[in-house]
Amino acid sequence: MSPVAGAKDEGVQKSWKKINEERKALKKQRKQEKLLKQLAKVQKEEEASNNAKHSQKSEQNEKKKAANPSTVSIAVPGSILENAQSAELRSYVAGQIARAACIFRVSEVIVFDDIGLATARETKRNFEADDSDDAGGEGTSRTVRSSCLQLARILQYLECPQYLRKFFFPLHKDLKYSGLLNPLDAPHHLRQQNIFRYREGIVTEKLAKEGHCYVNVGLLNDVLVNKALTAGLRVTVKLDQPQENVRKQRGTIVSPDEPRRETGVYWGYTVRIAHSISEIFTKSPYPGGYDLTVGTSDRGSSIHEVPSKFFNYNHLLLVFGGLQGLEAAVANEDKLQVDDPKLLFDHYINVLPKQGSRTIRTEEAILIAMASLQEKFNPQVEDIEGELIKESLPRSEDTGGIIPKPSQTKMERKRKRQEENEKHPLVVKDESITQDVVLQPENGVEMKKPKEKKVKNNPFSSKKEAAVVDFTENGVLGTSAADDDFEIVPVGKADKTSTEASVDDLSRFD
Ligand SMILES: C[S@@+](CC[C@H](N)C(=O)[O-])C[C@H]1O[C@@H](n2cnc3c(N)ncnc32)[C@H](O)[C@@H]1O
Repeated sequence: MSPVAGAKDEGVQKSWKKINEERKALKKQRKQEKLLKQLAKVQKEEEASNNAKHSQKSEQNEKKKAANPSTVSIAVPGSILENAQSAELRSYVAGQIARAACIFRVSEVIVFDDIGLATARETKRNFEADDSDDAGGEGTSRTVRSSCLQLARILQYLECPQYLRKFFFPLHKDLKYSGLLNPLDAPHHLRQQNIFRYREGIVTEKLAKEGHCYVNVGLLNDVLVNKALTAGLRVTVKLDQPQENVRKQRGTIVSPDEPRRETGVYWGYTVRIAHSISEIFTKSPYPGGYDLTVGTSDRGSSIHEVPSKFFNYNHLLLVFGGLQGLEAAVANEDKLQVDDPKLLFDHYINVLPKQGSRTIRTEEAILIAMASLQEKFNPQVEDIEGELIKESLPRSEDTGGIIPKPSQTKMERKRKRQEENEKHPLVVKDESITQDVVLQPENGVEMKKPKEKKVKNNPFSSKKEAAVVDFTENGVLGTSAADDDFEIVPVGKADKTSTEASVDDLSRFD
């Protein structure tokens, strides 16, 4: 039937041309639909492969995150304390080692005996009973050098957050001056008002529901954690709600490695004692031991010959010697077959080839070595960069005097000051005021004694010079009257004028 005839039948006339056009349009539409379908398929496939790549990447990231960052250990002989002139200086040297370890994010400090039992007997040096579990070993009959023990003890004391010290460090003669030492100001030494998701704590004796215990993490309230642990244990806790000052805080016990691994924040060092130089290597806490060892000496090869990023490591060990250097430590160790320390280490380095002093002390060498070796280090697993952490963790408040808490208002600060003055009224010497100013509150208002007409001293006049305690005599620095400007004395001494005090009473310079 012709289209014309068909059209006639239906009463509608359709030309072949029209029919062809319609067919073409239909074909085009189908083609377009097909293309759209194909496009959608390709897009879907691309999306799927992107997703797969993304999840692979995040899996890799997870894996990367899961690996602990590479570690640096330093070994220091305890005998360096024996060369200090007084008990205070002994403590100070130990404090310097602790600060160096903290500044350079050291993971482990090994205190080793570089003199040895035999040599010590000859020289009648001090040994003490070692209470640690892994103490002793063959032939050492559970004794440890007292200087090693003291160094280790002070290192541990300074590493421990302040709020936990009273639990872990009972009064001990070794720690007599440790309260005076410069604090480490380490990130894990958190104050009560600091907000951070990890905290160090001690398991308390407080009764908790089954399978749980309470941990004191230095907050107002103890934290309920998911494990029943023995009271007195030091633990690392991850808080469920670190942002809030919650009364019923909950948390999870985690590995002490986790805070650093997950946030990149330095979380302190561990301390162990090695009874000899060989125990530094044989008693490593890392399963495969140290994979890179570096000895330090002025007899070593120059650090300048070491290319940057040359030291590839996962667990790096840096060993420092005592007064006689590492040669003496090796000579004092019977178990070693070698007598040249160079042969003990992968590298033997002189960290300051053009030293000005004949000797660099061990505590100085640690700082020099750690600073100059930084650019030579190439850790296999770097610490992650925690941008936000910088904001959430406190900056130093231990140095540079008293910083008012941000939460304290001006009025609160004033009230606190008044309370302090009530307790300890102070006399502030002021050169410009002839009479002492007594800061004592009266009806809640700070009162000043009426000033007498001030007689301003001419700083260049000969009268003033009389008050100067010979400034340069014998080339030794004395003290000038100018020092009095900063003097704060108890009120009992207020009857003395500043000039009298500086001339007659030199006791305050003791
Ligand atoms: C008083 S020094 C020992 C004496 C000796 N001159 C020496 O370096 O072997 C104490 C320690 O400081 C470190 N030390 C001193 N000077 C150093 C230097 N120039 N390079 C690397 N380490 C040094 C070494 O670990 C050394 O054992």
